[in-house]
Amino acid sequence: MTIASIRRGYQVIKTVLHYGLDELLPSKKTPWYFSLLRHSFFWLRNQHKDKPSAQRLKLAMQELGPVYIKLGQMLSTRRDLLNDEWAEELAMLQDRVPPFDSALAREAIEAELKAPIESLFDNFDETPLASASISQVHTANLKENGAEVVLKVLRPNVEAQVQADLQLMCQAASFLERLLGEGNRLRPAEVIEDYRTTILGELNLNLEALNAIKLRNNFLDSDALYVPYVYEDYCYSRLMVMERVYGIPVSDVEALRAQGTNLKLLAERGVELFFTQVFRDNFFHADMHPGNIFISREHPDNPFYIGMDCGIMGTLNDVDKRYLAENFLAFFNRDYQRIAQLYIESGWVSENTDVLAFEQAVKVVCEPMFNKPLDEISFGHVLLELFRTARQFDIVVQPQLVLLEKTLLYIEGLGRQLYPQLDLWSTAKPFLEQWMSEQVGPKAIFDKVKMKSPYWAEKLPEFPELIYDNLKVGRKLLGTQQQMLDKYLKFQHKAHKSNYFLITSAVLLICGTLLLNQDATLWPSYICLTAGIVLWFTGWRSRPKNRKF
Ligand SMILES: Nc1ncnc2c1ncn2[C@@H]1O[C@H](COP(=O)(O)OP(=O)(O)OP(=O)(O)O)[C@@H](O)[C@H]1O
Repeated sequence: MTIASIRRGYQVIKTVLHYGLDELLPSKKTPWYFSLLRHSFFWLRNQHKDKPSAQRLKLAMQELGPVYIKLGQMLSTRRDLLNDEWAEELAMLQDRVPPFDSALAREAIEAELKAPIESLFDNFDETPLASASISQVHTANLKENGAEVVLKVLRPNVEAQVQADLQLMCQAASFLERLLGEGNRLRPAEVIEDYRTTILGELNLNLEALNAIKLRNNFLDSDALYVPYVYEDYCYSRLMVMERVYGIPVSDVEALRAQGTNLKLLAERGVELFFTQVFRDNFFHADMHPGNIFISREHPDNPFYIGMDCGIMGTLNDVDKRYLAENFLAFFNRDYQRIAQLYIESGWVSENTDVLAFEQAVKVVCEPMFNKPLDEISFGHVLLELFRTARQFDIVVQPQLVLLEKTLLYIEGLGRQLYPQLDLWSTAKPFLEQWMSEQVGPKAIFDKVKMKSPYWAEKLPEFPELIYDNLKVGRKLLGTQQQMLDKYLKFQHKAHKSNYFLITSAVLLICGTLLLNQDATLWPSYICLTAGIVLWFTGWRSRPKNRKF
């Protein structure tokens, strides 16, 4: 443990006690040193008694800085773990972070470029355009073509701060896990591991640049999404340069209304975008929050989204995708048995699950949704409730599905904020049905054969040789098997012969002994005993010795 992490640990403990968060732990189970710690800082303890616990947690996270703010934001999407009050409070966490010194930004940018900013850019603005938890954004013009660009640079020392915070979080999580015991719904170690992957991904701007390029290419011809152009030659692990875009923040519905944006079309395009990213491209933006989505200013009657910050992207494997699509379709056909089967077939819940009990639980979750008008049914909540139910049946938590559920909830919330009457089902159903028919219909088989054909064409010339080799091996194998069979038959034959002699000898010996005890003449008994002994020797000598075939 470094001095920095000890200092940070002290700061965290101070904040936890200051906001009275220690009271949330089960007091009976806490070890003695924890009580000692509580009492040593008694003057600090819970100065915010009057506030509800969810609010106190939010304030503590806000005070602890960007890494905790981001953790809080992520937790707010885990409604399978937190109750609604806590989730809603944490969702209000904003990472409005004061900008860092622009001299430091300049230093960091030049260290990555290995050249002075002025040699590559004009009009570099020392005042940042935006300052977020992980990075700061400055505007400039590219010298080579005059294009307006933004330079996104990581905060100085952010990697070390994140690592120190993560280390502490991991230790606290395993402590909590032990304290709360097995079977607790809140699984701190799992949550922190999930968060760790997310935040470490955001610390590499090279990765973000690659994600942005891929997403841009996927939507090059789209009228629904625009992703700014990335200047790959100017991207490094701590610096990313991309086209500057102008738009209205998606949360500013008033401004969108004022310019006459077609909000119905915009909301429908949001849903369409989600399904296209998940099912067509298998690559979806998983860090959807208002700061990352803007709406075009031009052509308000034909609006499109502008997507930024591709630090966190999600993918699903083909199996998950297929089961997910079938899940949605089964839900809208009210086929609860199919939903339960799908969860088991996909391996999301254990094979040993009681299908009938699970089906009943699924029905309890889904049926009330149908009492609502179709435009109020939330896909995200259905998925969320299904995962919550599956938890009671020991669901294997799939991080990629949690990301998807979070994104879907966001997209729906956004869609309904833009256009409250949005009917998600009629927007999504044709898309899902077409996708399913492409996956399982004759066209899908034809496409798969077509996809494999270059591989088969390449292997075709090797076929005669492969067939010849296989026949040769087969003949050898058959020969070996025949030999083994012969040996086995010989063994069986010998064993039968020996058993026959031994059993007959036993009968003769028993008869000889019985006759010996009779008062009659002795010679028949002698004959039986002698024959018995001779046969016993013969049987013993003829027994098979080698059991290996
Ligand atoms: N290409 C761009 N054109 C115009 N503004 C941009 C561009 N890229 C980023 N910004 C501005 O900078 C802000 C922060 O950018 P970004 O979200 O990429 O940073 P971040 O550190 O990853 O933030 P966070 O992860 O906390 O959302 C955006 O909300 C937007 O206002």
